[in-house]
Amino acid sequence: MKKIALLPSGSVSHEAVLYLLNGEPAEFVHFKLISDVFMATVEGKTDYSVIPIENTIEGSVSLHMDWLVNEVDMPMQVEWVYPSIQNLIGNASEFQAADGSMDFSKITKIWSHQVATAQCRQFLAAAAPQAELEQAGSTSEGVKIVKENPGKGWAAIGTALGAKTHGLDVLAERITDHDNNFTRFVLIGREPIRIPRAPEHVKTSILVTLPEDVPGALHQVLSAFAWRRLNLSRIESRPTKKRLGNYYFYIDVMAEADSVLLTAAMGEIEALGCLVRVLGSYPGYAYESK
Ligand SMILES: O=C(O)C(=O)C[C@]1(C(=O)O)C=C[C@@H](O)C=C1
Repeated sequence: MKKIALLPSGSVSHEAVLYLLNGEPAEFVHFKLISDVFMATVEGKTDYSVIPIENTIEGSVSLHMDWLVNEVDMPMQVEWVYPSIQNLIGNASEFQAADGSMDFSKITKIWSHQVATAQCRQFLAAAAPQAELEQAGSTSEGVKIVKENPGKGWAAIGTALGAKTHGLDVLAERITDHDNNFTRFVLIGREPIRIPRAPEHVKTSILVTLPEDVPGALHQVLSAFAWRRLNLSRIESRPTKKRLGNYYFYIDVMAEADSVLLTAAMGEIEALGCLVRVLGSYPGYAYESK
């Protein structure tokens, strides 16, 4: 059975990978920190790691992208999109008003992952402006902290699965400010993984580092894709972390890496003096609500 490393039980990553596998058996190995999730597969303890890389509200999860690029050399094997449905979680008896309704003015602290907190800003400002916001390594870690500290007026933002896992109550459901709040996840690993449904698309992620002081270099790179009518779904610059002002471009191309057109485009870009690194060529799955 495939072993899959991911954030703690009840995290959005956990809900998301259960959705992707759709009943296919797998052994989950949970870690508190995303760096340990990455390293488990790099060190061969697991076959795949679940990495959230992009969110509708927060954009790129830069820390995770940087790990993919700088710290590990492990191909992306599949990407999929999953809605981040966040809830306010706690011990209902701590926040009950005399008439039985929920009194959120009693909340002193709210724990969560910073990306999840950012998705619920308007709700938090309206419902519990007095609450201090505390950062946890994942949404489920926030829920666990609340469970372990009863009677302090603490609450967490997390998934329904997280509330169930830690035996807490959902105080308010679906508190994200925008309904179209999705997160893009990837599985990194040495081998392709079989998913029991047809993919929506195939994508290749590449990193391009431009030669220094060559006028129009980015334009030339983009032309190599444009005249071949290769569709780019994302382009983003990130610092190389080697020298101030040095950036690489992270580019997603809607084609297979070994297709004639993309192979030729990458060859042309290299001939221009750029460095090209393929991070993965993989199937992608859209979210279909059941
Ligand atoms: O904390 C979790 O539950 C995670 O799975 C992590 C993560 C992220 O890092 O982006 C994933 C999706 C959510 O929208 C918020 C947090």
